[in-house]
Amino acid sequence: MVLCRIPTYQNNVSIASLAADISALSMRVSSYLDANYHGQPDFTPTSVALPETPEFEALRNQVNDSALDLLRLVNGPKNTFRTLFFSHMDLAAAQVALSQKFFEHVPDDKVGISAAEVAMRAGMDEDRTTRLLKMLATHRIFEEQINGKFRHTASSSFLRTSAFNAMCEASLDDFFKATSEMNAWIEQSPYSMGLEDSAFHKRFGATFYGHYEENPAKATRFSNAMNEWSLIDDNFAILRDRFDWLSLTNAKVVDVGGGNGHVSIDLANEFPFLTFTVQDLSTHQLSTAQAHDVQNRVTFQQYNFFTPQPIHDAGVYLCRAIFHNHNDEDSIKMLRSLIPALEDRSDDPRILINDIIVPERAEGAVTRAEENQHRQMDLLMLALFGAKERTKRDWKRLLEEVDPRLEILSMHYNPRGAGLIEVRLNPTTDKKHPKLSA
Ligand SMILES: C[S@@+](CC[C@H](N)C(=O)[O-])C[C@H]1O[C@@H](n2cnc3c(N)ncnc32)[C@H](O)[C@@H]1O
Repeated sequence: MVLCRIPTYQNNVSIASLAADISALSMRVSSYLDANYHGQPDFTPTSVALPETPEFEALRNQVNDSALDLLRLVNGPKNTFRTLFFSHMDLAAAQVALSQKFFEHVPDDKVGISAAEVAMRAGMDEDRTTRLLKMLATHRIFEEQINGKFRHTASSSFLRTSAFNAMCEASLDDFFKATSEMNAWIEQSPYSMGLEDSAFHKRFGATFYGHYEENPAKATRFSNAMNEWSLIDDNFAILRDRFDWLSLTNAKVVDVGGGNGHVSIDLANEFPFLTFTVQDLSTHQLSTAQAHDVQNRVTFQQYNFFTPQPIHDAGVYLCRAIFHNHNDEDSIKMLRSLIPALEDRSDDPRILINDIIVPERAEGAVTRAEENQHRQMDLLMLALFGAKERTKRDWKRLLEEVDPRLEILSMHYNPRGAGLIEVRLNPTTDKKHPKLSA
C-alpha cells in the first residue's frame, strides 16, 4: 500500500479565527496604552504618538499579521491583487503631494482649505490637485469635508511636521524610479549585481553615490533622510547599549564610511572618554558635519574604504550601514582592507558591524510583518546598489571568507532595523586551518 503524505500548511486559519485573534490582540493593545498613560490614537491631527517599546512593537506586529491575513481572506486573491498591483497610483499621489508641498500648503487648523487654494499655492492646476488630494484622502492622508475643503489628519499632519518626509521623498523619487527598472535590469543581468550593475544604475546611468555627487540637493535630502532613519530603526540604541563601551582600554574609534558623522557625534555625546575619526569618501558628506560641542573629540578624514585602513591604533572600527549597500565581493574587499590594521595588536581591537540581520524566515516571535520590513530593505539594497541585507548565516559565511581568523563574539538581532555584530581577529586561529565556528 502506498501511503500519501498529506501536506501540512501553516496557513490553516479562518476568517473567524483571525477575527478572534484580532479582537483579543486589540484589547491587549488598548489596555497597554491605558496602563502606560498613553491615550488612544485616532485619525485627528492631535492624535497621540504611539509608544515604541519592544512590548508594544511585538503587539503591533502581531496585529498586523492577523489583520492583513483577515483582509487577504475577505478580499480573495483577485481583489487583493487589484489593490496591490495598482498601488503605485496611490504612491504617485503621495510623491506629487510631497514634491509640491501639499502638506505645508494645507493649514494646521480645523477649517481646512479648498483644492483650488492648494493648487494656487502649489502652482499647478486645480483638476489634478483635486484628484491627487482625493486619492490621498482614501488613505486618511487629508480629510475631505462635506464643504469640499481638505484638512489635516494624523497622517498628513505627521508628514507636515516630521523630518521623516525627507526619507519618504527620497523613496518616492529616486528609489521608486530605480525599482521600476528591476525586471528589465535582471533580464539584462541575470547572474550578476553590483554598484554599476543595478536597477539604479540602469535608470540613472550612474551609481547611487555618483548620482548624488552630481546632485548636491538630492545628496543633502538623503543625508537628512539617513539621520531621521536612525530614529526609526532604533539602531543607535542597539549600538549604545549592546556593546560594552565602558570596558574599552583603547578609546579610539574609527567610523568607516561614517557619512557626516552623526552616529559618532551621538556616541561622543554619550561617552565623553571616546574619540572618533569619521572616514568617508564623499567630500559632500564630510562637509555637512556638525560636531559642535564634541568637535575636539570628533575629527574627519577623507578615505576610500577599498584601500588599506590608514589608522592602525584604534580600539574599535565601526562599520555602520556600509556593507548592506555592497555586494559580497565588495564587502569582502572592504573588510580585507581592515585586516592589516587589526594584526599584531596587543589591545584586541574590535570591528563593530551595525547592519540589519535578516531573520531566515518568519517564525517564533518573528512575524511576517517584521520580516516584510527587513525584506523591503533587502530588495531596496538590491535595486539601489546591486547589494543585499544579510541573514545570520550570510554574515558568518562572509566573515569566514574574508579571513578565517575573524571571530564573531556576539550578534544582536534588532526587530526594527540594524542589529549589532561584534567581531575580533583571533590571533590563535590558524589562518589556513580555521576552527569550525558553531
Ligand atoms: C549608507 S551610508 C552610511 C553612513 C553612516 N555610516 C550612517 O550610518 O549614517 C554609506 C556611506 O558610505 C560612504 N561611501 C561610499 N563609498 C565609499 C568609499 N568607497 N569609501 C568610503 N566611504 C564610502 C558614503 O558616502 C556614505 O556616507
